[in-house]
Amino acid sequence: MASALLACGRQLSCALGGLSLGHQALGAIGGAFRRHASSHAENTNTFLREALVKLDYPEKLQNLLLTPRREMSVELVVQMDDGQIEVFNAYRVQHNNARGPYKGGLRYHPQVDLDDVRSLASLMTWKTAVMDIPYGGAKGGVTVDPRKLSERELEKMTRKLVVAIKEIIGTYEDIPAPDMNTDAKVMAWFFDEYSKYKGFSPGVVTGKPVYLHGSLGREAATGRGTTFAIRELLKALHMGKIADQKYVIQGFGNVGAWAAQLLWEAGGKVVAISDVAGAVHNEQGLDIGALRKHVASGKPLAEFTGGAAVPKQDILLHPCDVLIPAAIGGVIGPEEAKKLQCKVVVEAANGPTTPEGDMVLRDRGITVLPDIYTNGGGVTVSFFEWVQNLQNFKWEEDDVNRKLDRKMADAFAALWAVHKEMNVPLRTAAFVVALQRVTRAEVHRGFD
Ligand SMILES: NC(=O)C1=CN([C@@H]2O[C@H](COP(=O)(O)OP(=O)(O)OC[C@H]3O[C@@H](n4cnc5c(N)ncnc54)[C@H](O)[C@@H]3O)[C@@H](O)[C@H]2O)C=CC1
Ligand SMILES: O=C(O)CCC(=O)C(=O)O
Repeated sequence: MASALLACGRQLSCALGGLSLGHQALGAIGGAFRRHASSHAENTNTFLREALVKLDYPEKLQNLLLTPRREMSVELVVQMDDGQIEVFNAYRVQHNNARGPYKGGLRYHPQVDLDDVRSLASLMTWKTAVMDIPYGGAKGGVTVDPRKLSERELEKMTRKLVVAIKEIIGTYEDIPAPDMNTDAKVMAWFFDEYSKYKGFSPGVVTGKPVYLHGSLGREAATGRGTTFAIRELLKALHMGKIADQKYVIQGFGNVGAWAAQLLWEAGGKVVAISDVAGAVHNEQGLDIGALRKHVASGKPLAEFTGGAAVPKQDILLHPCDVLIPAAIGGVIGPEEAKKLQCKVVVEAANGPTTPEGDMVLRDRGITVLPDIYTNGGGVTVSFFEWVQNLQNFKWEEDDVNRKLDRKMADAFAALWAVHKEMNVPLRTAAFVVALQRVTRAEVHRGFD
């Protein structure tokens, strides 16, 4: 395995011999964990560099894989319901398309900036490669707090975004999807607006409503994939079954709520959950069905009577077997990592652990199942949706879920094999698997 990777790297080294990429050298590779990681993009690259070092890739190749192919920043000018004009900053970063069209979600969040989107776009390249689906990686975002916009304002802003980026996306070019604070409704507006300019194009975006060319199973896919991932990890670590564990989940949106539901249905005990506003705890296990109904009725999560309200900032530190960050990035730094009371961290969110936090978890022997595998179920069912759009045919939900299960199991087997063979953490193993696949595609496509 390692020699095949090295040969691939050498071949690319020759191919890159006469190529001037024009990038700055990105710093001493060996000191990946000694430098202070100051940004989301830098955090992702710190993890990536560790795998690049293991593979001994030449510097030009490293630079090519570390930097995005294209970045677009636009301003969206929107007239609000009260007549005022607001300007929102928006981004689409296309990281790598060696393995197929760029692919990745759209995030609406006040903390979105170019650095954040760069990091998320890079994660998508490695995620689609780990899941072995024929895509590259991209991400988009708008710096906005969608809770402060009316539905009409949100729709206008989304349509402006489509107009702004329509020339760099497309069914075979770059395919957006939901991420934080975007859902099937936003994807429907997106599909509609794009189709006005380019003709009927359901395959330009995934995560659409099921009645509008969406796939059965996409809404639950990331949480379902996370549950399959946990099952595989528990098996590999000889920790027993899903039903034998206590879970704590940060985030009760699409990913957190579906993961909670499916773990609970499988007999798992979810003892604490938080969202942006609060947290709730019940050591006997929360009734997730009732909690979902409570939240769906518009009541605050922390007011759920089936548990007690607890401070949301302590959620990650609550004792459990499996800790599932399923909200924002960068929440497990070194200080949190020192205090976690779990056996494994399962990264359903993108980028929840900083490199410094990761080092502390390694030292403490806490296993981390990395984001680029754990939450890969979402983009995998997005791929299934896209295939159905191209086929103009709808698959049954059981079929979607069965295929997702197979993909999650196969991807786990690949990263577990590298973890064992190279004696590296699961995160590094996942990057190694992904780098191998992306690099092979780069080499075989050539550079002319
Ligand atoms: N939706 C999808 O298919 C995929 C999502 N992800 C990742 O999963 C994570 C969650 O995404 P979604 O569930 O889609 O978003 P969402 O918008 O549906 O839900 C986000 C949840 O996180 C909570 N939250 C936000 N800030 C928080 C904070 N500071 N502390 C605690 N909770 C907080 C929100 O209240 C909400 O419950 C993100 O990192 C996203 O990138 C990854 C792969 C696919
Ligand atoms: O479904 C997709 O295409 C991408 C979802 C996403 O943004 C992610 O996996 O982080």
